[in-house]
Amino acid sequence: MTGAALRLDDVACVRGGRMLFRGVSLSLTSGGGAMLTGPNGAGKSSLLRLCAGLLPAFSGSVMRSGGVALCDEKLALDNEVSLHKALSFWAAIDRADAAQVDAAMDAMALTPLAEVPVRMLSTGQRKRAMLARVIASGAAIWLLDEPGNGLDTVSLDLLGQAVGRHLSAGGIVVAASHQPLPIMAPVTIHLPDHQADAA
Ligand SMILES: Nc1ncnc2c1ncn2[C@@H]1O[C@H](COP(=O)(O)OP(=O)(O)OP(=O)(O)O)[C@@H](O)[C@H]1O
Repeated sequence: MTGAALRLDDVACVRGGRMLFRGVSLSLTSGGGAMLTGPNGAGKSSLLRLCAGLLPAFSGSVMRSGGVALCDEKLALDNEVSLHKALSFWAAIDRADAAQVDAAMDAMALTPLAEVPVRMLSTGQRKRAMLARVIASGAAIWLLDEPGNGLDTVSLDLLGQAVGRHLSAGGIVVAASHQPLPIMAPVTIHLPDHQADAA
């Protein structure tokens, strides 16, 4: 993953005709992590989508080097098949091999649930499955939207370990969260409440 990079230069974001934020800059290279904080509606998810290339910047520029995996509130796993099959489907699209799926399931303590249909997973198990999809993808840039939501203490620790390994391997992680996460992220971007700003 050497050579991974994510750079935002003076980025502004407008949604629904409203300026959510402006002047956001960020420069991450291999092994770099950032946390996004801010109140509900400040634009954390929007900033992650902008980093993923799913949302255009109103102004400024976004540059990525390396594959991107986004974990947001959408399950993005087939409810009707087993967890292992659902993760393998995405791994094939990401050109990841079976060993990467097995390792990702192991990282999120999902191996005992491999044959359980996705629809039967609990909230926290689903979140772990979504994180396993990101881990299995082999993408250099992880964009995690509230990755700790629904996770118990043990699973939060697994998340922290997975992020730590990814950074050590030269990956990049940007995580948005309201709660403290066991994640080493030297950079914090706090998005202000734009309604308070406007007042
Ligand atoms: N598709 C859309 N069209 C128009 N406005 C949108 C759209 N999606 C989100 N917004 C608005 O953009 C603002 C920022 O939303 P966003 O989800 O990025 O905030 P957030 O900081 O992640 O919030 P939360 O902490 O609640 O997850 C909100 O006011 C929201 O209503």
